[in-house]
Parts: sequence; C-alpha cells; structure tokens
Amino acid sequence: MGSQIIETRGLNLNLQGNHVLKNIDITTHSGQICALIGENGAGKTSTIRCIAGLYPPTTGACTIFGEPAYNMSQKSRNRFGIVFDEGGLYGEMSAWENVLFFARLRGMQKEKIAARYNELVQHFELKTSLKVGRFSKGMKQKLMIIRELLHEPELLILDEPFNGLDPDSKIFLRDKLSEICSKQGTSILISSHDLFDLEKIADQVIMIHQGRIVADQALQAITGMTQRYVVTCDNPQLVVSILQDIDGMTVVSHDEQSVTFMVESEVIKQPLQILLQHGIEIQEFFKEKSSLEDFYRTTKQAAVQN
Ligand SMILES: Nc1ncnc2c1ncn2[C@@H]1O[C@H](COP(=O)(O)OP(=O)(O)OP(=O)(O)O)[C@@H](O)[C@H]1O
Repeated sequence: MGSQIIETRGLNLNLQGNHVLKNIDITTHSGQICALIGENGAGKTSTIRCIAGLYPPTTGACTIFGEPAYNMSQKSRNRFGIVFDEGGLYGEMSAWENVLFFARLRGMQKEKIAARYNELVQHFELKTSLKVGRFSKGMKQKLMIIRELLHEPELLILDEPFNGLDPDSKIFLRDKLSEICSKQGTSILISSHDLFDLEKIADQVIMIHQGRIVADQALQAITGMTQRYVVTCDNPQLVVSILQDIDGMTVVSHDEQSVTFMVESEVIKQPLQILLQHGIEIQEFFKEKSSLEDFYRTTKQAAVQN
C-alpha cells in the first residue's frame, strides 16, 4: 500500500451547535480511490471540508500530506485539487480563461498551463468553443476537474461529481477518473450516492451515518462472492418445491423468473447437478456476487438499529 495521504484522528466538528462529525478516523493511501458514502446529511461534505482545510476541527486532528489541514501552507495546498458541486466557474469567460485564472493563482507559468490544458481537454474530450455560461452540466463538471488537475496534484477531492450527469457522461467521467488514478497515480477522494459507479472504480469505501464512520473497508472485501445461487427457469415454483425437500439447500426468495437459494457447502457440493437431475430446464445459473448497494443497505440497517 502507498504512503498516507489523508489522516483524521478523533475528528469532531460542531457547526452552529450541531454535532456534525463524531470521532472520525480516516486514513487514505496514495494511488488509491477512496469513496465516501452515506445518506443525505450524513456528514460527507463536512468531512471533505475539514480535509480541505475549510473548517477547523472542533476537537481531534485532520492532516493532509502530514500537515494539519486547517491553515496549511500554500505548498501543501498546491498538492491537491478539489471540486465541489456548487462550481465556482465564471460563466462569461471561456474555458481557457477560467483555467488560466485559477492556474495563475497557483503560481503556474502560462506556457506550462497551455500545454497541460490542451492535454486535459483532449483527455476529457471537452468541446471548448462556447462561453462557459452556455456549457451543459457535464461540460462544466469536466472543466472543473480539468481546472483542478492542471497543476498535477497528487490528490483530487471530488464532492458528488456525478450529480445531474446523464448515464453516458457519468460512465465517461468515472472511467477517466479511474484512468487518472491508475496511469498517473493521482489519489482520489470521492463522495457520491452513485454506488454502482463507485463500485466500478473505488479501492476503499468509507460509510458515514449520522456523523460517525460505520464502515471502512477495501472494496474487494465488500463485493466478494456470496453463498447464494440464482437459477432462472420456466417454472420457479417447481424449483422452490424441489429445493424445500433437499437438506442443505434453502430458498431465499423467488419471483416469476428465478429462484435465489443458499447452499450449505459441506452438505451440497454440486447444486447445479441436483437441479439438472430433477429435470429442470435451466436458462441461467450463477453464484451471486454481493454489491456495494447490498453492503450499503445492510450496513445502514445495522447502524439504524444500534
Ligand atoms: N453550516 C452549517 N451549520 C449547521 N449545520 C450544518 C452546516 N452545514 C452542514 N450542517 C449539517 O451537518 C450535517 C451533515 O451535512 P453534510 O452536508 O456534511 O452531509 P452530506 O453527507 O454531505 O449530505 P448530502 O449527501 O445531502 O450532500 C447535516 O445535518 C447538515 O444539516
């Protein structure tokens, strides 16, 4: 695993008498995509604001590149880029003018800015002929990411970057972010409600519920194989009645097309063989994989009960 990028320890945040973050402990590593998930109002944006040095922790510590995030030096500030949903683009300017303005503030030279801008515009396939005020949501999102990648940061922080994007734009952006991480080694911290898309790109998943961390795991550990099988056939009702009589096989659910069942692997070695032996005409048979959505649901259920 790479070096530590973000570290929070016992991070608490009070905003106007509201205890928004409670003992948040986060460690992220370089070259990885870390996803922040959780329901509306869970505390994702507040966590990101602390990490970016916009809010001082009420108690506890929050460091980025080993330096306290609040009041960090300009040098450390230049080591990351951040995109919030609310934007911060100038509509009356062109894409180039927007990018130039921010890159100059970061102390970059114009020739370097131009070269990098062209490279990123190509990478993100951004059409730049219109004034930014006439850009679509997806184009603005791309431009903000280009602006924040221009100075070649080691870390890119994104707060709900897929918000309001159509499926094509979402897939495109998701895959480009993954590429930037894998090819250029840029670490990414991303908050989003798009669990399906996060599942495609994240390495680490942190779930926040009512200001507390309720899960922090490698994606690989979350989305492994389950002990559940799914069979699709013409007569699921028949399958249900057959399975009910077999020791070691338990029906979990069924509908008009399929049956999901669990198998005790010590008792049943070849579930497919058993179905075939009973003369069932199978259209599809597979072992179910757990998704990030399943994980979110069960983790949330447990958090609500605690
Ligand atoms: N300035 C503020 N003053 C008081 N409370 C605040 C302030 N900003 C946020 N909060 C509260 O902090 C909690 C966490 O908000 P936050 O925006 O961090 O959640 P989130 O997980 O990003 O939500 P969403 O998914 O809706 O963007 C919410 O209850 C919110 O009302």
